[in-house]
Amino acid sequence: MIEIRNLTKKYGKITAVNDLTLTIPQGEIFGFIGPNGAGKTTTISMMAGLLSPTSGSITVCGTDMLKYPEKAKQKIGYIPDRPYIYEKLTAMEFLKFTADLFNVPQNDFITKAEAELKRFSLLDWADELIESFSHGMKQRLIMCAALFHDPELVVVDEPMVGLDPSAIRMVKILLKELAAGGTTVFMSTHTLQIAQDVCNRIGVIHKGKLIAEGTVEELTQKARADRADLEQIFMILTEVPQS
Ligand SMILES: Nc1ncnc2c1ncn2[C@@H]1O[C@H](COP(=O)(O)OP(=O)(O)OP(=O)(O)O)[C@@H](O)[C@H]1O
Repeated sequence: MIEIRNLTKKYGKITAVNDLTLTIPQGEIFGFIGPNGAGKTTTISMMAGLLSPTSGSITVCGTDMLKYPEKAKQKIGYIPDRPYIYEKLTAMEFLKFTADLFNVPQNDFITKAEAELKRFSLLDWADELIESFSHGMKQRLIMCAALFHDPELVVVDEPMVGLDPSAIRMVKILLKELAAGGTTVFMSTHTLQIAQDVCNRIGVIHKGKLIAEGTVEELTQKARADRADLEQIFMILTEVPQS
C-alpha cells in the first residue's frame, strides 16, 4: 500500500503538486489522470524517490520514503514514461544488472529470467543487444526488469505508449494478475479507456490539486455525468468546454 500525506512540490513559483493526500490499499490498481502539466509525473517521481518533495510525506508499505529511501525503493517497481536503458547490453545482461541492483538471489537467476522474458514474449531475444529492439520490445523489457524483484508496489508512468494491441492486452492482464496477487499498482495514463478497464479507483489531478477520487461510478456522480464514461467525466471535471 502507499500513503501520501500533504505532498507538495514547488519549482520556483510553480506549485506542480499542491497538498496531495491519498491512500491506496494493498492489491488496488489506482489510475492517476489529468491534463498535460497537471502534476502526474512530478507526483510519480516523488513516489519513486527520484525527486524530493517541498513538504509532505510518502510511506511505501510502512516505510517512509524520505527517512529510509533505499528500503522504500526496494519495495517499488518503477516504470518511467521515458526510460533510460543501456542499449549495449543484451536483454539477459540488463535483467542481471537490475536483479543485482535489487539484491535478487543469484542461484535461480537464469531460470527466473527465462520465465520472465517468456512472459513478456522476449525469450527468443534474450541474448540480442537491446539496441536492435523495437520501441515496444524495449518497453516490455523495462517492465520485465522493473517487476523482476517482485515489488510490493508498482508505479507506472504511461504504461501503454508505443505498445501494439496484443502487448496492451498482455499488460492489462499482467496488471490485474499483479493486483490479484496483492501487489499495489499506481498508474498514470492519458489513455482513459485503459484506466476505465483496469483501475479499481481513479484520481483526477488538475493544476497540482487532486480534484476527485473514487470508482468510475463515484466519479460519474461527482461530475454529474449522464453515463459512466471516463472521457466525459474527465472533460467535465477538468472544465473542458462540452460541444
Ligand atoms: N524540472 C522542472 N522545472 C520546472 N518546472 C517543472 C519541472 N518539471 C515539471 N515542471 C512543471 O510542473 C508542472 C507539472 O508537470 P508534470 O510533468 O508533473 O505534469 P504531467 O501531469 O506529468 O504532464 P504531462 O501529462 O504533460 O506529462 C508543469 O507546470 C511543468 O511545467
